[in-house]
Amino acid sequence: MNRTDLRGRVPRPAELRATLPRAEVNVDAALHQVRPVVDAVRDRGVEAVLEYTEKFDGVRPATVRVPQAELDRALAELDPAVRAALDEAIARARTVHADQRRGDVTTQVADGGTVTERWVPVSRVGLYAPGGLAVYPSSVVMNVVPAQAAGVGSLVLCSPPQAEFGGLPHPTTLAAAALLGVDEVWAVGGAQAVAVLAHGAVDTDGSELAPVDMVTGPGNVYLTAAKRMLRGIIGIDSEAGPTEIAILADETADAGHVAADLISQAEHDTLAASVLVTTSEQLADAVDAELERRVAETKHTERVDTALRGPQSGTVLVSTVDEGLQVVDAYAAEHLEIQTADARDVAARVRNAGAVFVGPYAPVSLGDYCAGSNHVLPTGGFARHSSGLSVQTFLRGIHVIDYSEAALREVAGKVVALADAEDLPAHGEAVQARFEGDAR
Ligand SMILES: NC(=O)c1ccc[n+]([C@@H]2O[C@H](COP(=O)([O-])OP(=O)(O)OC[C@H]3O[C@@H](n4cnc5c(N)ncnc54)[C@H](O)[C@@H]3O)[C@@H](O)[C@H]2O)c1
Ligand SMILES: N[C@H](CO)Cc1c[nH]c[nH+]1
Ligand SMILES: [Zn+2]
Repeated sequence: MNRTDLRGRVPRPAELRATLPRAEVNVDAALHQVRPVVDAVRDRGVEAVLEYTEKFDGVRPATVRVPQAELDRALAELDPAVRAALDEAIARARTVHADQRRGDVTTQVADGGTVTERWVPVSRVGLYAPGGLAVYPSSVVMNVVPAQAAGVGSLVLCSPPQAEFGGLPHPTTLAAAALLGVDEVWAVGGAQAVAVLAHGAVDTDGSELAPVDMVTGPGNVYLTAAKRMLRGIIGIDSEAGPTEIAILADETADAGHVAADLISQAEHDTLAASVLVTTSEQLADAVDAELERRVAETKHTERVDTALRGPQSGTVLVSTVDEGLQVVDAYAAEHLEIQTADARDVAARVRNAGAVFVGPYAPVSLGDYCAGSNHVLPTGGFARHSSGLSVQTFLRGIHVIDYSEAALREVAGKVVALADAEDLPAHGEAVQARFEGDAR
């Protein structure tokens, strides 16, 4: 991998961000490419969806909505070992996400005056499970579990149709939806999926594809561009693009484990990013040697090799673990592994990451499937300001203001003073109107 030596001269965060490896995921360029797709789906509905599906996915499904019989069939034919693994992943994710649900909070502000924050689920949500270079039944779990735990009443899952499965999404994706109790699945991917979720359409059999209020889920640059473009018509979660792993390691780390973990995420995409930040040049050399051997032996050698050689991947040498923390905080990785002595203490000091994996027995692959945590996480540095999917993503906090006459009277003068200070006197008059008979 490329090497950057920052030993003894770690620059300030803004400069550091420019120095670190990062993918050129050009969402702006993709915006131009997906605009005609989004506009055509808005104007011509399913006819346009199917045209673009044929163009990009090489297949034309009979209907966009997957028939219930296909969901039942996929579940009945699911390999028992995969079913057991999905059951475990679902159970652990449900346990973790159930604990995230917030209760309503009422605050007594004055005698007779309360403000309540009431948490209300989004009514109808579109969830996306990718299906281009790889298929992602695990992303079905990671989208559906928090949405259900939040109490979202109506869910639709979209995933690209696969030519080898006759225009249906991958059977394991369908089986995962069935296991989770999702019965509305649409065979559509990429920008056309986001567009039809946002605008709705009429399916080829005359049934309604009802629009949603929000779209969540990871995907490639076209999906991300469409989400960015349609934001406002729909709500979206944080951008979750090409996968990233950063590993902060010292001389105590095992080079074989570090290399295996870097490869595991490079396997997703040629644009995936694998970054090692280390205090040990010896470890960096050993990891490079391990990569050489392991990349040749892994199944997706070409994809992994391209990702690891890309400008978005590399090794950064630092003098101390503290400097390493500055580097990984500036980078704000989707996944950050801490493989140092005192890994727990170091992990507790991380400020910016989508998820932190502590010590030698918490590889990112565990979080991808079975830790119970969510794997739809912010990429591209979005972890500096955004979180991954959680129950909170699907809830809106509504403030409920309840004041008695006496409580309003007590604060009326303050409202009037602030309204006058902003030269918005009608605001003050709206309060005074309630007390017009009062002596001043
Ligand atoms: N951050 C996360 O939480 C997370 C989780 C899982 C996967 N991922 C990432 O999601 C991505 C999945 O990407 P993918 O491509 O495998 O699947 P995808 O489902 O996102 O994209 C496939 C779709 O892209 C569309 N498409 C393909 N070429 C196009 C073109 N030239 N113009 C317009 N649209 C086009 C097609 O319609 C197709 O249905 C990977 O980068 C992976 O790393 C991220
Ligand atoms: N690492 C991906 C992004 O967090 C999620 C995933 C799904 N399947 C395997 N990995
Ligand atoms: Zn992964």
